[in-house]
Amino acid sequence: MHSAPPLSLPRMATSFTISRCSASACQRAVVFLSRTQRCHSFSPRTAKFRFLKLNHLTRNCSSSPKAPFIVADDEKYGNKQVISITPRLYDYILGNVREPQILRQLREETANMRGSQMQVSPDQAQLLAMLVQILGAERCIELGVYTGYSSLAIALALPESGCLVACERDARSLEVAKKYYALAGVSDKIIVKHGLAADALKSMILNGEACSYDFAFVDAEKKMNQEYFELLLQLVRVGGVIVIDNVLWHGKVADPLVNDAKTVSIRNFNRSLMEDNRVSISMMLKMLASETCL
Ligand SMILES: C[S@@+](CC[C@H](N)C(=O)[O-])C[C@H]1O[C@@H](n2cnc3c(N)ncnc32)[C@H](O)[C@@H]1O
Repeated sequence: MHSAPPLSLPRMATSFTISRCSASACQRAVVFLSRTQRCHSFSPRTAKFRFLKLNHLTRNCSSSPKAPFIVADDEKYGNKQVISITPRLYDYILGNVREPQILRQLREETANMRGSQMQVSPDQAQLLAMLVQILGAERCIELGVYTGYSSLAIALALPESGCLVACERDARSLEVAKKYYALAGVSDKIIVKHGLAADALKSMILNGEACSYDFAFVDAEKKMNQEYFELLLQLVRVGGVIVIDNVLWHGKVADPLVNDAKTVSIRNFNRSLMEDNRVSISMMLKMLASETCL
């Protein structure tokens, strides 16, 4: 048994913060949006707004990769303390994920492919699947399929009558995805749209599908997030959920010295969501062990 960490894990899962102290892990983040208003009537008065965040973080970094350590104290928000996720702790989290065999097989095949670090992690996929189940979602959208790990997790969580529109521009990775959809017996639930994600969303709107989706997962071109979001707001019903990946962009959004185009666009997008009273929002930290990240 490991000795007890100073803070419990759920606290990590419900707040967002950035730890740049851990040596061999990178931060991934998702933001959850919940549609709170009817299509075409965006009155600020009826919007609900919920956003949990930690500010004024006092860094207290340790160099030990072995144990969780406190990386921030926050006096302004009730003296909450934030722990780092070390490789050992992350390993523990992964050891508590119920990853279906078929997803594991796909992950292992993808591990040798270019871009495998882009794949969502098993714990993240499990969260997506659980959200789909909690929502009772029948109709879902994914932008950015790659080899299909997250889309397969979503499809497996859907009922037989459910459907997932999976949008991806890269034909080669789609071939792997389709192979696994077939192996998992979920091909009938997945409509693959090969091409640019924004074009697929626009054609779905033109096709009269507005307000007919329950859930969307956005993991494609980061600079397009604002446009994806506006299109998805038309497609996802009131009370539906939109999950957007990588909103912390490896922690770069919080570093004023980092101003490359992608970071700035994600930062601006996050800011605009914060001010957007058409949706309820919640930002959370996710981890992904990866050699290629910070
Ligand atoms: C981060 S990966 C997606 C990972 C996937 N969600 C998973 O768990 O395996 C991003 C994917 O988005 C695709 N992509 C990037 N820009 C796109 C666009 N404009 N339209 C459609 N797909 C795009 C890339 O080809 C890549 O496969």
